[in-house]
Amino acid sequence: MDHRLPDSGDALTGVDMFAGLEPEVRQRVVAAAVPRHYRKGQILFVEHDPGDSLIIMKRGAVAVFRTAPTGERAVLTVVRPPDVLGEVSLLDASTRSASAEAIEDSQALSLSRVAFMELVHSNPRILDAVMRSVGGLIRRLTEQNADHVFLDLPGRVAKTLVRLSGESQAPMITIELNQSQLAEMAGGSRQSVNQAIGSFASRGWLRTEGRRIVVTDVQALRRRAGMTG
Ligand SMILES: Nc1ncnc2c1ncn2[C@@H]1O[C@@H]2COP(=O)(O)O[C@H]2[C@H]1O
Repeated sequence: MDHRLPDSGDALTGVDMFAGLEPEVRQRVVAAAVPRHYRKGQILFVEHDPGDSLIIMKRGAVAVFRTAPTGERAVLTVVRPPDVLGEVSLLDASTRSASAEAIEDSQALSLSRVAFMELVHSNPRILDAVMRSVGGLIRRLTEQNADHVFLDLPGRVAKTLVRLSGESQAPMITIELNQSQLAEMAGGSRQSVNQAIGSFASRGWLRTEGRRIVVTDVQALRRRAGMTG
């Protein structure tokens, strides 16, 4: 049975890496890609698996994480549409640099390394976007390193919440993340992250609702994280 998506270039709408390509080329990408569905909690791949595909997010959310020998997890990022995942091992033809788990029911397109390389050779313009993507990743890593040196834990929790709030200007922003996941992202123990959340809640910057966090004053969180502009 053919599981390929019936639509054409539309499946790549908003995906920076394929923006600006001719419609026929976009159609070729979609035709070469295989749709994937991941249930919440499903592991897409683990660190050191062969890195044989680029995953283009269409719906849902995937957490990228590393696991310590003690079993402790550090969440490096949460990837949502229209972002892609898996570009690192695609570029260095090596193994996965981190593991990935669907944290919501998700849909994606999986493009094999072979198909991606063919595409790059016939459309070198894609390399512009690939370089932007890798540049963006290096920039985020630099920022994360600096945060671990310059920010205390409440500052990192505040910054993580600001980042997860995205560009939203809404007076209330709901983040579907429990406090353990937040601790894994901010790089702290669950207990100290809970304390930071409790202190932000007492100041009216957010409230918790079960497995959600509702941000009510993103500007205050920005200030606590030392973010300007
Ligand atoms: N520190 C990080 N921040 C954001 N994304 C990352 C980070 N490390 C790895 N990734 C992503 O997670 C993917 C894991 O598989 P790859 O190494 O193929 O490609 C990696 C990137 O897409």
